[in-house]
Amino acid sequence: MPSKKRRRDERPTIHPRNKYSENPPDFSLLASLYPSFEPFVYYSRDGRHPRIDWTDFNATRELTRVLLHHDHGVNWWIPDGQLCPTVPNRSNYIHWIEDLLMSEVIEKNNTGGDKVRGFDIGTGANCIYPLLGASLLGWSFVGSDVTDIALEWAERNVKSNPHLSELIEIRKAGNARKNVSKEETANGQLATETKPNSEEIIGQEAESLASKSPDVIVDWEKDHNGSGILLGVVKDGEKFDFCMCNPPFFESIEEAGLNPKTSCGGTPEEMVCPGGERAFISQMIEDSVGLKQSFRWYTSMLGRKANLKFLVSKLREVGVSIVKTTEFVQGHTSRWGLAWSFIPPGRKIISPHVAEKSNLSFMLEGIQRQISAIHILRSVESYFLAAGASCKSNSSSFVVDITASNDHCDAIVNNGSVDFKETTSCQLRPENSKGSSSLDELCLRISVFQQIPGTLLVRGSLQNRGSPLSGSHLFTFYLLSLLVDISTAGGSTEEGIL
Ligand SMILES: C[S@@+](CC[C@H](N)C(=O)[O-])C[C@H]1O[C@@H](n2cnc3c(N)ncnc32)[C@H](O)[C@@H]1O
Repeated sequence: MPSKKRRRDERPTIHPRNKYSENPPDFSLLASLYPSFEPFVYYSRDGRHPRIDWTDFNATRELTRVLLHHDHGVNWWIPDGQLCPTVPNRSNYIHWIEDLLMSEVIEKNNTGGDKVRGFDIGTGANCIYPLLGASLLGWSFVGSDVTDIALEWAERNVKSNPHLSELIEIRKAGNARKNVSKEETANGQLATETKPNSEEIIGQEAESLASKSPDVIVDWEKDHNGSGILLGVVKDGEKFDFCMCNPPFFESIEEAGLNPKTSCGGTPEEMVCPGGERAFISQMIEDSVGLKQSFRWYTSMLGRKANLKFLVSKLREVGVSIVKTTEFVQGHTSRWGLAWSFIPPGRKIISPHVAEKSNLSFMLEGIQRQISAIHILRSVESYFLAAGASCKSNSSSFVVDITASNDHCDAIVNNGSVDFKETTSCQLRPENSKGSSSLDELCLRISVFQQIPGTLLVRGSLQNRGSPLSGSHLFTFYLLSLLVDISTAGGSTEEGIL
């Protein structure tokens, strides 16, 4: 029992700066302030717990409307059936981007001044990210989309908020799709003005998704011939601090399925694309290679953790300088965030004066709670053993002693998965050339200390005291990169510097 509890407590939670982290929406209060919301609120038998029916699209949409109005001063609406965002959940992504922008891991300010400029890929009819980012943090946005209905309603939502409209531009991406015809929508969700009860809605949604799939796929393919997701949409010379994206997660209508516990709407155009989020984000990555430093951070949300690993290796292949990942948790829903950049790291991971000593320490932060010191120790040990070095570990003191010849060091250096050219800006590259160690044998002690769950301190101490350090600089630098690499490759690092 206790272990179960621990695991639950250790799950990532709502972002601490999220308005709703301490104070979840108060349905009772909102019902008293907004008569239009009142009919959707019902109470438990003891009358103490106000609830809404999450399977009723009208209820979830009205909740979003009143939350945006009450807590953010935003006027908002979407037509029936369009994807209805949950405000606390979408706020988490905004705050994660805020964290990325504040972090010193890459240089500050792409666009100049203190003003932050973002790009929301697939802003949807709901235009939620630009509206939240502008109202919460004063950011300006370009929001793109491909469907007429999304473009029309995103514009409407912007115009309904004159205090924010200067900050948000809606832009057509690719070849905007035709609107789905009236016949097509007769039994479906799009443009349906009146709606029966929630069970029928769910049934209809399944039907309408299924009946529209071939068209959607053909349209999507048309959109993507000749025009990228960012390429061709971002104008020449434009600079942004970040892009964000809640992509169509699903590969097929069947996979989209339906969540019987909620009804947040969502048309096939919003939810599905060939290849699903993996293909969509792969295309974003390809576009980012063309646009490189036009954005400080490229980011996307993912619905499936399994896709993270594939996309992180794709990012490595294209030579990004940094990858970060995170988990967004809201209630029972988990989503993942992936961020990358082509800007060289601005922060020194290790200061030069430390590199001159025989000790090197660094923190592995933000790793999954279940990854412990012993996991990292074993990864290090097996890595060095694979290179032919000899290792002696002591798992009670979390130490491994490594003895490696110059040949072993060279083997590790040559097999290192870190691109030297890309990482020179870390200022860790020693003066001497690759692999030229002046030591016959390198004796290194690696110690791993658990700080708090999710943070490990790794220390490498050179045991050949008094020996020239040039080769070991190189070696320890590689060790540093490899350690992070090892954890990331195992899918275990939530955040990492490649
Ligand atoms: C899951 S919805 C996200 C809507 C909104 N951002 C949200 O979080 O609720 C995905 C959106 O991406 C749009 N989309 C699909 N392909 C696109 C492309 N190539 N460029 C821009 N938007 C696209 C869809 O029309 C849809 O509105």
